[in-house]
Amino acid sequence: MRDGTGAGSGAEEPAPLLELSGVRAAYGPIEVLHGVDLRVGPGKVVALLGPNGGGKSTTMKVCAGLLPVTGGELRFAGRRVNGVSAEDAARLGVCSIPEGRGIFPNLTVRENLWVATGTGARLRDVEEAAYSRFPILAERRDQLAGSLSGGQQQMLALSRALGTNPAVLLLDELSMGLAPMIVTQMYDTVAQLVAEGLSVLVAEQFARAVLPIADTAALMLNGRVVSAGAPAEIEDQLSSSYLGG
Ligand SMILES: Nc1ncnc2c1ncn2[C@@H]1O[C@H](COP(=O)(O)OP(=O)(O)OP(=O)(O)O)[C@@H](O)[C@H]1O
Repeated sequence: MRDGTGAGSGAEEPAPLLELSGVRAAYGPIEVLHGVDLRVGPGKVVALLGPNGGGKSTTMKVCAGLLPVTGGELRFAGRRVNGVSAEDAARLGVCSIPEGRGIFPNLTVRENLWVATGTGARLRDVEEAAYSRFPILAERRDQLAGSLSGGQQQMLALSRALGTNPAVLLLDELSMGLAPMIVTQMYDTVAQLVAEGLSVLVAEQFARAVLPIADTAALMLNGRVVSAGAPAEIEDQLSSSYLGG
């Protein structure tokens, strides 16, 4: 994992790696983010929680350079990156696994991993890392990704993202369509990656899955982060309907 902090080694809290200040974004003429404030520190997990339609996925798209910022400021490692393209975001070290995983179902596991080499990684290295983390992917390397189970697809999506050597990983609804036990395994893997230095912003409706590994939780409603703090504090503010069952 690369260290994209660019921060000094002062005693205070290190500078955020990813920072949104008053960020606005729109689909055509309709604004859906109305001034989002969010900070992801180096080696930290921030959980973005809240009900459907609150703006979590849109926030992730903005961070990944997939949707332009129309107001406010998006910063990466202290640098203003408002107009960044998805390719530039990836080069800077921001990598996203979108809702639905974004894998190519008609390509094999190996071919999907090859996609990660577009940012300069060697296929052999990406494969080695993927197969040592998830041995089942080695067994299925020549199988079409669409024939994998949901959990295996998520392992593939994660391996492909890690192949780009990200500093910040954006995870949108990692738990979607997965059995609770697999969700726990996936978040255990994310926790290991964070211990190795990765920073993670994760949007989840299934709050219980992510809160145990989150350093900070942020509650998003109607295009704004209305509350952010320690996971236990934010959990208290969530109605049971936000807790994903
Ligand atoms: N492609 C789009 N075009 C137009 N409006 C959109 C589009 N995607 C999302 N929206 C709208 O933007 C708002 C925020 O949606 P967003 O998907 O970011 O919320 P969310 O919190 O991630 O919810 P979900 O979990 O359902 O994805 C909603 O009102 C939604 O209808």
